[in-house]
Amino acid sequence: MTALFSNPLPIPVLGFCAYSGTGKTTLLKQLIPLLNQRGLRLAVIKHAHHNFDVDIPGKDSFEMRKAGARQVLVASHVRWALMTEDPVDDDPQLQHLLRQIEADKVDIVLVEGFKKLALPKIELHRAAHNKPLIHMHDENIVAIACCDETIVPDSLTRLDLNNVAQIADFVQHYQQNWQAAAIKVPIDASNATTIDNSENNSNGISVSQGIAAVLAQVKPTNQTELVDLIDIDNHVLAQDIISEINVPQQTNSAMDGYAFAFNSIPSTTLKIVAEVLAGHNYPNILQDGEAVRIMTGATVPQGADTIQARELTCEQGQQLTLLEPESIVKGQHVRLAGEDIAQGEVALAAGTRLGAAELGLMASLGFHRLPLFKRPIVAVFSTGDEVSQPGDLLKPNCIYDANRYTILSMAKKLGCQVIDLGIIDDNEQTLTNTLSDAGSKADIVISSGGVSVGNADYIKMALANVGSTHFWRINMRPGRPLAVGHINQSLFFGLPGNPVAVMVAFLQFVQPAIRKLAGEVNWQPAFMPAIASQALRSKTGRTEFLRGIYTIGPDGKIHVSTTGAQGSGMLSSMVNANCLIVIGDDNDTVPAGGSVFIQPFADLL
Ligand SMILES: Nc1nc2c(c(=O)[nH]1)N[C@H]1C(S)=C(S)[C@@H](COP(=O)(O)OP(=O)(O)OC[C@H]3O[C@@H](n4cnc5c(N)ncnc54)[C@H](O)[C@@H]3O)O[C@H]1N2
Ligand code: MOO
Repeated sequence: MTALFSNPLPIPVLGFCAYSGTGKTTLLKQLIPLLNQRGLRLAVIKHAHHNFDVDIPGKDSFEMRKAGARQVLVASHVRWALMTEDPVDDDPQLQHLLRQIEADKVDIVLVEGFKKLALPKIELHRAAHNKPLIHMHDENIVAIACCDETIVPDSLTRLDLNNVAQIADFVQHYQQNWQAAAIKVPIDASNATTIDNSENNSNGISVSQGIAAVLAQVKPTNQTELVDLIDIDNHVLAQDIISEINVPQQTNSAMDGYAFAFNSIPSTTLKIVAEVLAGHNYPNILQDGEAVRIMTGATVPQGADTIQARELTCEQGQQLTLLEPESIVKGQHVRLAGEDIAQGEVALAAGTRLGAAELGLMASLGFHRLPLFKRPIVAVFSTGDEVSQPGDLLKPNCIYDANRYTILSMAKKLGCQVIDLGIIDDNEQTLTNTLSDAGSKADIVISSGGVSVGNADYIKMALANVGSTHFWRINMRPGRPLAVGHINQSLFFGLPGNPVAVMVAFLQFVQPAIRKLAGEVNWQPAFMPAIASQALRSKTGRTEFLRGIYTIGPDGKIHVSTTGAQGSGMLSSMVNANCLIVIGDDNDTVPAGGSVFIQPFADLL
């Protein structure tokens, strides 16, 4: 049995395993110089079973450690060593140890020991020692270094334990051909298997299947409208926009300074013939040996191709002296006409969501009005006799409506027009009327609550009266029950009642649907890898969305911890979080220090 291992480094890690006495260290001592000669830069991690010390009693570093420093780093101009006191009962974690390696300074890490981990290994075997073969129980063995007597299966590379050059060939080949495992994000709807849409999906479906199934229900809008640039906010472009001009229009200066022909150098004194301000030009062709004083944004005269910043020059009367002429590069500080956008180029493609940068770009091309896809109209209501209107007196046994406000806010941020339908009583007739009315006004109708199995969950009955809906159980937490369907042409989402489940389900399922309906293309949920600051748990077969706080650690990497208690009714966990930690359905635990994916809230929440 091997224990899970994933290589956190961008370089290969190759283990050497054997029963003790087989000669692992002897082999490594011969192998290392040979690999060095071949130009391979090596790191070695060795597992010691005993209490070892690399320091010498009496040395300053030893005394400081003994005095109580948990870590001592001793450094000179040839070597540095970090000693960490780490008294743990278990074996040290190889992934943690590997993170201490400077992966940009070595080509491969050779690991001696850690034989129970699922990392690629060369097994060393001497038949004369009568020990069992490790590869029989470990599919991570890539080669066996042994003597003639050992039987090696055809599927494994046989190496001669006494031929160090041959083993070095293998290691070198392994290093050269190694490829980092493809990064698999925890949710990938594009590769999801299709689902049976019947209501009897009693085992539940995966998040990826759920997203794919939702998207299969959505047809992008083909309705368009012309909107003034000033009124556009996060809407989606309906046509490719082709630039009618070059941006910048003229080749111009990126610095306040002097423009001249690079060919004028090596002469370091030039004659200043004019001054060009932004919005003006020099009408003549600049000759070699001449310069113009030029401001940032001003058109570079014909004949000039290089700018020197003012602070690297000296001007006396009509004479310009170039300081540090050897550092001048032909073409420096010149912004070429059309270098941002060339005339005739597609500046923005249809399906692009228009944020601040896109609007600025459109304005820079002179467009004051754009063809957009019609914004989706989203109608939202809450259900449940216990759900009360904020501002009213809270009756006993009741709660204030939170879900309508989270849903409306997220929909508005996605550029939707919203209709607030309020709180609807848990009663089949009222819900039927509400759904029917909402279906005639909105492109998307969203409710929360009443999609589970409670006695007062009338939403299913109401939907059956006015439309067609699938009730799915998604293998995720929070947000297990989800209803998706149609009321006439409108798309319907029945989100679960628990407030955190509502937000998570909206982000995972409603968001992609709104984006597709709105005509947006090429949108993918953003996942970022992070290092878990604490051990995290899930259940295999279920995707866990934990509320997380990510920070950039002193090591420059992203670290994430949970917000604490994770009840699906605790909205404060969403407020305190800046991301969701996503543990996919093929994973059950992430150790502290392990890699995990996060979905930053960015600007949606
Ligand atoms: N026997 C089972 N019970 C439950 C299951 C299950 O599978 N079997 N699933 C649980 C899960 S998971 C969830 S999530 C909820 C979903 O239930 P409903 O969608 O029917 O929602 P409600 O029962 O109406 O409400 C659940 C919870 O959320 C509160 N809520 C409802 N609306 C609002 C609102 N607008 N603002 C704030 N809070 C709201 C409500 O008071 C409840 O506490 O079912 C579990 N049960
Ligand atoms: O969706 Mo429920 O909130 O998983 O508890």
